[in-house]
This record gives sequence, structure tokens and C-alpha cells, in this order.
Amino acid sequence: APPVDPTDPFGHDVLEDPLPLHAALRDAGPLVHLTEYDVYALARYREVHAALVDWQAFQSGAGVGLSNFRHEEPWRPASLLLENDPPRHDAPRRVLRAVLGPGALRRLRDAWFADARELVDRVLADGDEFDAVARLAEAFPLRVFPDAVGIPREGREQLLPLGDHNFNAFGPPNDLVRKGEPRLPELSAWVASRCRRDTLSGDGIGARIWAAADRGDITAEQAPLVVRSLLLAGVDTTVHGLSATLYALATHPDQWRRLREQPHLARAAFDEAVRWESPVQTFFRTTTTDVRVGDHVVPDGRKVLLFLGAANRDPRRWEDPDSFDLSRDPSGHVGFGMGIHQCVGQHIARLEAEALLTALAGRVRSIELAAPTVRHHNNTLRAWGSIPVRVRLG
Ligand code: HEM
Ligand SMILES: CC(C)Cc1ccc(C(=O)O)cc1
Repeated sequence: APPVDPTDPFGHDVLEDPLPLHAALRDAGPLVHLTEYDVYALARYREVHAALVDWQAFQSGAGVGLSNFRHEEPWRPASLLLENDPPRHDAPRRVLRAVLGPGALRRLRDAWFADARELVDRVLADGDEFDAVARLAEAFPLRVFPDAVGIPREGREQLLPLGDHNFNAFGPPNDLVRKGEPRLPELSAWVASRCRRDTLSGDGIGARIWAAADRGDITAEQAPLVVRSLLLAGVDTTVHGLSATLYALATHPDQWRRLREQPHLARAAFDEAVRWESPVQTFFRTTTTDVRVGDHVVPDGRKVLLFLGAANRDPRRWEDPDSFDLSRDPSGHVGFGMGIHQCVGQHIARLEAEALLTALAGRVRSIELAAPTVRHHNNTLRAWGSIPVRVRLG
């Protein structure tokens, strides 16, 4: 039998600092049995990558959380992309790839760069010390992304608690999930109302999803669920991806200087931060047959927890994995997943990061922590509560 580890990967001590568990799981072997939830764990880059690209043996259709849809009803209607396998996964994926593709990026680029400059100017006008999470990492995505999707301004801040609960719900029914339950009926009704055709502005990404339904690329019943995917997946992820990037740059002054000298490194800085911090830490797959991993076999129908964060710092794959280094080539990291479910919004996320970092690098000579940082615990996300920074202009 494979080595076992009794740690609760969703316990607060691990959510505060997952690195010791990641190292222990990588060192224990290619496959580990987590006895706390009777699931299997993959933590090395080779095995995580192999499972992500082998969608037939490691399916998403039974859910990507601890709950196994073969035995339990999903707590909300299953996602057509995230929680489906081919062939049902294919048409919704084709539609999202199209509406989030090069045309969208070209249409949004100038407006997002201008919005980022305007936001940075406003934040810097208020003083040289501020919380980079609230004022930049949260404020920027909440301003530009819902506009791009085409949802109304009022109430859009609900997207943060909605996403936070959705990401908690991939984990076990622990205190973090219970914390989000009181507001769930209200938030679920709210997000459903944002996905309706008559709520969405006529020129946004949401409207283009409905237009795809008019063409028969997806059905009219599927359209609101595809819009919901954007709203659930597209906010908290970028908030904490940007937070991770700002934290990395504020704690590595040499890397900040390098970015200032070479602003074209903004995208590389974001991808290196996504590798280094892995805002999306874990999610599950379900085996569809007996699957051999190393010297052991995972039986059919079992949940396998993929530790993206551990794989992204696996010394078997990365040189000096714990260092944040803009001269590294981070391509191949699994922070956006890999294979047929690889993040369909990653280019949108990169554009947000490029816009914000370019605006910041244009005005800020140095950035450093002004006070201790505060983490925000979530069952799936490596998330931030606050990152107090002090900047010097120039
Ligand atoms: C730093 C930001 C982001 C990170 C770290 C991230 C991470 C991921 C990961 C790891 C997956 C794979 C899930 C799996 O294999 O089961 C994924 C899928 C997905 N992401 Fe992202 N994401 C980010 C931003 C976005 C944005 C901005 C959008 C929308 C515009 C988005 C929409 C999606 C969707 C719809 C899927 C499901 C794709 C499928 O199953 O075919 N994500 N993301
Ligand atoms: C990292 C992923 C789990 C993010 C995510 C969340 C939700 C959806 C959806 O389609 O609802 C898709 C992707």
C-alpha cells in the first residue's frame, strides 16, 4: 500500500503555511494516501502533470471537489466546463475560448491600461502607505472584469464572497464552508440574476455567450451557466494572483528593480508569481478505472487531490524552486492547470496583471512591506487578507 499521511490538508495550520506538508508529500513518494479523508494525493510535478492531461482516467465529471457526484448531488448545478468531461465539455469550452480570445484581448487592452493608470494615480494621491490587496489587487479586477462581462455596477462586490464560498466548497464541509452558508441563498440568487440575458449589457462577453446560443453553438439553457462560470472563476482567482505578484515584488526589491528597468517583464512576473504562490492550490479528480501511479494502484472511483502548489515548487522539475526569479522561464507551471481544462481565462488574467504592473512600475521607484501581512484562509485558494505596503515615487 502507498505511504500514508494523516494531516488535514484543509486545516488552518496548513492553510496558513502549506509548504511543510507539500515537502512531506513530495518526499513520501509519487502517490500518498491521505487518511483524514480517505483520498489519494499527488504532489510531485510529474504525477500532477500526468493526471491533468489524462482526463479519461482522471475525470472532472464527478466534480473537482471532495464530493463525488457519482454518489452525491452537486450543491449547485454542475459547471458545464469545470465539472464535465468530453463530449459535454466541448461546446461550452469552444464558446468560452472564442469569447475570451485574441479579439476580446485587443478590444479590452487600451481601456484596461487606462483604467489601471487611473486607479494607480488615485491610490498614490492618497499617500505612500496602503493595503495593496484592498486598493489594487481587489479594486482593479472588480472594476474591469465585471464591466467586460457586462454586469451592472451596483452589487458587483458580491462576487468576492460568492467566489470565496465557491472555492471553499471544493473542500470538506469544515468551518470555512459553514461560514459562507448563511448568505448562500441570497448570493446564489444574485449571481443567477446576473447571468440572465436581460441583465447583461449588449456589448459585453456575457452578451457574446448568449449570441453563441442564438447561433446554436450552445443551447439557451446552457448560456447562463457558461456566464456563471466566468463570474465564479474570474474574480477571486485574479485578486489573489495579483496579490501574490505584489507580495512577491514587495519582498524582492531586486526583482522590482528588474521590472522597472524592463517593463516587458510584467507578464513573466505574473506567471512566475502564479508558479511561486499558486493562487489555486488544490482540486480533485476522480479515477474512472484502476490507475497505476508509481508502484501502486488507485482503484476506480476514488478521489485524487492534486497539489498544484507542491508541483510548482518540485525540485525534481524546477531549479531553486523556492526562489522568485524573473529570469526564470516559468512556462510549464501548473498554476493554470494543464490539458483540456487548462484555464480558459488565463490570457484575461495576464492582461489584467500586465495593465496593473505597467501602471505601477511607471510611477513607483520602490515598494516594500510596511507592516505584517495577513493571510485569508480558503480551502482551495492561497489567499490574502491584507498586504500593507509603503511606496516611494520616482
Ligand atoms: C490568476 C488567475 C487564475 C488562476 C490561477 C486560474 C486557475 C485555473 C485552473 C488551475 C484551472 C483548471 C481547473 C481544472 O483543471 O479543473 C482553471 C480553469 C478555468 N478557469 Fe481559471 N484561473 C484564473 C483566472 C481565470 C479568469 C480570469 C477566468 C475567466 C475569465 C477563468 C475561468 C476559468 C474557467 C471557465 C475554467 C474551467 C475551464 C475548463 O474546465 O475547461 N480563470 N483556472
Ligand atoms: C481553478 C478553478 C476551480 C476555477 C473555476 C471555478 C469555477 C468554474 C466554473 O465553471 O464554475 C471554473 C473554474
